[in-house]
Amino acid sequence: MDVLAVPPKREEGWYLSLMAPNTKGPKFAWLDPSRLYCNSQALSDCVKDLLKPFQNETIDLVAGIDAMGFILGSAVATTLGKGFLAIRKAGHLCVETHTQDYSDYSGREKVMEVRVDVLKPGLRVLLVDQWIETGGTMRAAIKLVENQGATVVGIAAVAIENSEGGKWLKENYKYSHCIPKELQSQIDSQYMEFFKNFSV
Ligand SMILES: O=P(O)(O)OC[C@H]1O[C@H](OP(=O)(O)OP(=O)(O)O)[C@H](O)[C@@H]1O
Ligand SMILES: Nc1ncnc2[nH]cnc12
Repeated sequence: MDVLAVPPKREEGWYLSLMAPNTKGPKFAWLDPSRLYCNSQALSDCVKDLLKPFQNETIDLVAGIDAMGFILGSAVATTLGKGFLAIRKAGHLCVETHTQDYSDYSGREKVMEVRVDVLKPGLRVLLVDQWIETGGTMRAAIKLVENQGATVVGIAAVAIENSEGGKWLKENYKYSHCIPKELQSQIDSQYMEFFKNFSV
């Protein structure tokens, strides 16, 4: 599919087939959703889908996780008319931060951080990331928000895999993702049928 094309009828999750499969091997995530952000209709439909379950919620601030969560998170924030807070991989912020250790799908030990001067008790935060695989990254971000007394209204990502950590997040937080029910098993087996026909 032409990356900028918009189909005449936009079925649920139509834009997911714009995602590109991993061609570089096991050190990398198994697919790259970022290609769908190149299509403005796809990005806007994706953001709308992510916001649907939160229509009746009060959200004061959107927080996005470094790095790809910044793109989706800021699109969500702009659509909502709210501000955006960057939760960063450690080592970049030149201001005082709180830090949180975690590990993710790569199995590596990592640290993320957030500035200390924004989150406070009573603030209602929607957390956005590109993808949830083991859930380690999202769980660390939740801790950073909650440890400062702010409330996590919910979590949003293009996909939430039904890993142990993904299921835990879904059981404990309000959530949204973009995967139609009939495609969730492909997400969980980390192989999408459209990969067969994928061409650049
Ligand atoms: O559920 P988990 O197993 O913790 O993995 C999810 C995280 O991994 C990916 O980011 P990645 O660290 O690959 O970095 P990027 O956003 O900089 O591409 C993804 O966007 C999440 O942030
Ligand atoms: N972008 C991504 N695609 C697939 N699996 C992932 N795991 C973490 N990030 C991922």
